[in-house]
Amino acid sequence: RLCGDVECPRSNACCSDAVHGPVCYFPQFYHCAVDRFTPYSQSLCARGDGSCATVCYDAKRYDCVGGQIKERIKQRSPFPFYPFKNSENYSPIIDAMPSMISEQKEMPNLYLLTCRYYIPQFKPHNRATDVPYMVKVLVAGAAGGIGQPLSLLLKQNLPAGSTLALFDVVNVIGVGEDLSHINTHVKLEVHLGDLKNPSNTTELDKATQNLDLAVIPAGVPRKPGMTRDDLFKVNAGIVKGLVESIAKNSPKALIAIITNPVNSTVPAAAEILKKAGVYDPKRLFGVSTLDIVRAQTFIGQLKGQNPAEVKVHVIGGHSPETMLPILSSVSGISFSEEETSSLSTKIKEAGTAVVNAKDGMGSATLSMAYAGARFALGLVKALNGESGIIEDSYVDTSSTDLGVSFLAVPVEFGKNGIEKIHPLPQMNESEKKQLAELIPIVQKNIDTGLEFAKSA
Ligand SMILES: NC(=O)C1=CN([C@@H]2O[C@H](COP(=O)(O)OP(=O)(O)OC[C@H]3O[C@@H](n4cnc5c(N)ncnc54)[C@H](O)[C@@H]3O)[C@@H](O)[C@H]2O)C=CC1
Ligand SMILES: O=C([O-])CC(=O)C(=O)O
Repeated sequence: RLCGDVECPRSNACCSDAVHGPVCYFPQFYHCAVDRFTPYSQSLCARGDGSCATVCYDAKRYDCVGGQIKERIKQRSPFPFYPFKNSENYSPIIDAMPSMISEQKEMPNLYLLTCRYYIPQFKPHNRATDVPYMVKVLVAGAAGGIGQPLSLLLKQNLPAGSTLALFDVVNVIGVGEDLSHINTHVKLEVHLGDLKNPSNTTELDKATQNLDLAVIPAGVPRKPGMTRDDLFKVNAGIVKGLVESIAKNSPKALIAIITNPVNSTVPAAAEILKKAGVYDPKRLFGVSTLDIVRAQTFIGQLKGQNPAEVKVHVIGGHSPETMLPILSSVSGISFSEEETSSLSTKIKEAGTAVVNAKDGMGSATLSMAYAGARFALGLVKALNGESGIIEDSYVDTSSTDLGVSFLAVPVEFGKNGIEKIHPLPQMNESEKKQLAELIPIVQKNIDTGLEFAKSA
């Protein structure tokens, strides 16, 4: 369809943006918001955001009042003319009579005149050929405890027109049939591998054709009493077969490895890609997002804050001995020594807590699927040109001066995978000491991965 003088791709819609003119956009991430202030005007905003005098704003936190974006008051109002409501999201602006609004304006501390400007960061995609709007994503291990809910989240949230390829060596046909009834515009490809004869890679090779991203949660999970390292022998072999096929059929694909022990499976995958002559350190990731998700949750619970808004880094590796939550630089929150110690332990041991609670029936699956989807969808957004997406991830750090070749560090995503490895967050003396102590342990885990891949 024509949008101004360009033709939008099939999966796009067209918005007559008041500032940029007609632009093709991606309905999965954006919407054409009717302006709250300027009649008949529209702005291309992130989904869920409103438009106020042509500026996009977070409609959950702000209101458009008289053409200005004003923070909504969440607490009970101290002013007698507002009827008290018990709802947390109660906004006096919504209920106030227009005549009251001018009175409110004169109370200087009542509203913070802040707003989020999407427009300066937003790059309008007004050429149909600019960006790969549709992607092909593989979930390898799609019938497993993580694979199933992860595939569900991707079926629900991938850009319209995308393809989700499911691969497993058991049960995947049923999982695919089930997911295929979900009414999203995401095509499914379902491939059942040959469990009895792993050297028969016919289905795997079909699954790994034309990939933009491969997410790998294939492999065995822990049982109580095991460490993640105990999984290496079995899981390294599984990762090897998958990565070899990806290297052969989609050498430019991004690869996100969930399979444990991440500290070793990722360096092993790097070596396998090197052997295949296609290794690009910018395209390989170990997924440690669950550590950040947990840190956000536990901090939010402790401090009575919305976990989704807690800004915290967890660097190092994905095991209790190598994981380092940086609690000294959580923005706007401080912790006592006792809180720091108990929170750090809780974050580091969270995986084991789930393993013990599941009592032999596996490890974290639902929270991992959530974290894996956040990570994968972040990469997909970056592939589609969105900037400023940063996650801590276990990646090749040999180009940095960290003195170790893999580490979980803050990584900014881009069109080619890693756009930039950011400097480590500010650390206090204790955290710096812990970092120095964990690096040799990570190095040992890396060596395990490299040795396996070299001799395999
Ligand atoms: N990075 C992280 O933060 C986390 C990592 N994990 C790890 O994720 C992995 C998967 O965990 P779950 O989903 O709970 O295990 P699961 O046993 O429920 O599922 C694993 C799936 O992998 C499949 N699989 C096995 N060999 C395969 C092959 N060659 N090709 C394709 N699929 C294959 C199995 O058939 C199964 O369906 C484990 O190694 C676990 O330790 C789990 C939680 C968090
Ligand atoms: O603990 C495990 O084995 C699974 C895992 O990595 C986690 O939940 O963080």
